[in-house]
Amino acid sequence: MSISIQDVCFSYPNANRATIDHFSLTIEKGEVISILGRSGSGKSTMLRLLAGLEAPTKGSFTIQEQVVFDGTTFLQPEKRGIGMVFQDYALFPHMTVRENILFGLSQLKNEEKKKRLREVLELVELQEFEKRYPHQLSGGQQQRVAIARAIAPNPHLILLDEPFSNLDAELQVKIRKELRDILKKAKITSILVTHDENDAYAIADRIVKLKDGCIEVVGRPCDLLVDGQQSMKPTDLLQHELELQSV
Ligand SMILES: Nc1ncnc2c1ncn2[C@@H]1O[C@H](COP(=O)(O)OP(=O)(O)OP(=O)(O)O)[C@@H](O)[C@H]1O
Repeated sequence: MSISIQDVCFSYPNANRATIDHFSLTIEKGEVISILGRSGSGKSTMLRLLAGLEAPTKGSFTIQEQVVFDGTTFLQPEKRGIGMVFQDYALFPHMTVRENILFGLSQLKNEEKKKRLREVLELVELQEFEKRYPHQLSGGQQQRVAIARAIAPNPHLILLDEPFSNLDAELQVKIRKELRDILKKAKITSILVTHDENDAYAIADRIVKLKDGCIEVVGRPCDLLVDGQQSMKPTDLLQHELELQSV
């Protein structure tokens, strides 16, 4: 087991009910999890708790046996080995693609930095674009830079907050598959939050449905579909199943 989140609870000050209510989940190494829920269900709050931007009122979180938080420990965000991809990608506008990716690699020696830069640029297929600035890239390319930057330091986990919200509908469909391919090729454990069922079903190995801060159901896309809870086209599902089998 790679990641264990146990019985996490959290309330914002002045909230009249728990924002996150007894959230428990174990995640295998390399698994892609999608937290799916309506606006206000607590998705971003859960990511903030995992990233260390909020402190839980209860519960524990361990990554490969290392305690990230529990009743006595609270690791600071920069010590957690967690990468983040934000809704707006948060690229540094005055830095090129190359500089954006190198930003998180300051601990490495120069030769290692260059090697890792080449690897992640190849992974996201942006080798030709390393000298461009973010404003010279399409939305989808910017998203791939944000992913490359998050993956470059080899984090234990990456968190993606509504990574498609800035893309138009056509691009969104194309990028869903690309993103899944990138995450699977990098063998990186990922949690992606979204309010869009199609995103969740197309990308995730397992979906966690969140409602009012509580987990409603957890399951593989194919199992949840058997319950008739989603409207994905059978062709999409077949494609997804084939991809799952090939990794
Ligand atoms: N800083 C805050 N202080 C108080 N309440 C907050 C704060 N941030 C969020 N909330 C409340 O916590 C609940 C969960 O919010 P959260 O942003 O986690 O939901 P979400 O599922 O990510 O929503 P969305 O999809 O709209 O981003 C909501 O009721 C929200 O109003």
